[in-house]
Amino acid sequence: MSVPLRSLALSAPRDADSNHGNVKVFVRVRPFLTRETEKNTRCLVSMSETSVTLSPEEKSISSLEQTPKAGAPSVFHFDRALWSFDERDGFVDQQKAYHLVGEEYLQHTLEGYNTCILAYGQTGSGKSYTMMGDSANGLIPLICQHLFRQTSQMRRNQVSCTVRVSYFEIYNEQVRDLLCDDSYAGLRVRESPSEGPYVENLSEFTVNGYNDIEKYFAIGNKQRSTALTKMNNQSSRSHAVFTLSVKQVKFSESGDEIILEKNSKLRLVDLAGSERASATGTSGVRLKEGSNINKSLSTLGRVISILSANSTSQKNTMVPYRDSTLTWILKESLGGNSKTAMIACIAPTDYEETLSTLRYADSAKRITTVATQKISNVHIKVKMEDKMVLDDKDFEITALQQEILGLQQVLQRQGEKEGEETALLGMYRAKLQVLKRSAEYFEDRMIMTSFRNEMLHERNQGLTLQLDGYDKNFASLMRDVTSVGHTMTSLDRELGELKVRSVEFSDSLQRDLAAFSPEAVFE
Ligand SMILES: Nc1ncnc2c1ncn2[C@@H]1O[C@H](COP(=O)(O)OP(=O)(O)OP(=O)(O)O)[C@@H](O)[C@H]1O
Repeated sequence: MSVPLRSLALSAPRDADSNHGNVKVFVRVRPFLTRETEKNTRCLVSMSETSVTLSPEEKSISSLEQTPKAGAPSVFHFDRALWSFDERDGFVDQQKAYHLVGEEYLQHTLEGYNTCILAYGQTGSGKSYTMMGDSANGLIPLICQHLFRQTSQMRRNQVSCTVRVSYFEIYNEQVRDLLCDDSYAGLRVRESPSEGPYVENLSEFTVNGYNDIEKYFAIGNKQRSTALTKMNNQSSRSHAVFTLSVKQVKFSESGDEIILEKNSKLRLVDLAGSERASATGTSGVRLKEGSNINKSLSTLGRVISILSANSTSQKNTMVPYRDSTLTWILKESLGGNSKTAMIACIAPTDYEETLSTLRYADSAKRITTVATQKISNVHIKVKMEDKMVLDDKDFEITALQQEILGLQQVLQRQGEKEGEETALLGMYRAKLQVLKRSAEYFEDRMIMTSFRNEMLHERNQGLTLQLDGYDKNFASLMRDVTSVGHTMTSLDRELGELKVRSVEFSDSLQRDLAAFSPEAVFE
């Protein structure tokens, strides 16, 4: 099922049909946790490559015995089942999970498609383990590592790749920026006609390698709202969305023209776990969190089932995306311009929860989306910018960033003081947007110019090396010529000596002949 990574040269868009596809659904079952082993529980799940079978717990069979199919296992079919319960044949470890799920979506992102992978499941079923992992081995870190391996290959094809990251959570229906120290509670969600819903004023940072990303993981994961519940020692109490925005720019051979631009986003979503208050042992603040989590997940469930019904029966029922912040933000990923995968995580026990997750996933697999690549053929002449201009821009960016920070603080204070938008606030917001766009523009220009300079520098180095090679060849040719000259001189010398020796020899021969027959000499 793994999809080999294809060449990274920017390719032409594929035909429209290949962009029309179903949400791919994967199901992963985790191993027993200590508390489950201690209880001597039985594994209720079995899997083949594409099917999942769930058998009822023995104690629940008697309560189900009234129905004809009571006690019968339920069988579901998905794009791929990921067996991580124990290490028997077909065991899916973190690397294999990346290989089976992450690789394909990274490839689509690099082709210019918006993509999304979301992990769904009851609390403690392995969503965070699948997405983040326990030591940089989850899908998110592995996708980022592979992305940077590929960007360095792209440079050889004259492609400059800029990667930006953002990380936010939806906690109690509010959006919080996980990468902003004083993230002002409750960022607004807005909708643009071309891009769909987006989070306003969300910070986004350019990253130049995996090390940079690790720093942002550390900041974001520390800020994420987690708490201890009975089911999971570190339960995620929010939905977390990590986004990689990838911009690829292809330069002409000479490096003085941009000929193609591709923009895409890869969204990686770790949903909060569905839960029952009694099972998780929650009360007070945790209970409120739990009910908000369940509310947004049930809206997600409704959205999924309506989308699924619309896709299968050509219906056009209105989809209640705006009923929760989560579904509004995921609007494009679920029903729009995106190639989307869902990983339904299940525990090997807990029949009711697992059955409900499998039904959810079963419904998701019928949803279709239409993804389009965002590629523009452009012909932009790039001006060589000298070092001084670059330094100036660097300075400008720092100044803009400081101004943005200052304005954000003013906005936060204003918001706290008045609680509603004033004319001044509106003006600041507009200015902030303009400044952010300018900062991004300058940053883009900086990256492209320095990429082009590097490209020219590398080419220059190549030519210098070639020239050095020619010089060395020439020197060795000259040495050869000199040595041939020496050989010729010595051959000449030998020839002279031979001539002298042959004259001497012929003289002595004449003399010998004369001694033997004097008449012959005088003839
Ligand atoms: N495939 C797996 N292999 C080994 N351990 C796993 C696996 N999946 C999950 N676990 C372990 O199970 C526990 C719960 O997993 P995790 O925290 O990922 O659940 P979750 O679904 O994110 O829960 P929540 O919704 O409460 O945040 C963790 O201790 C994790 O290490």
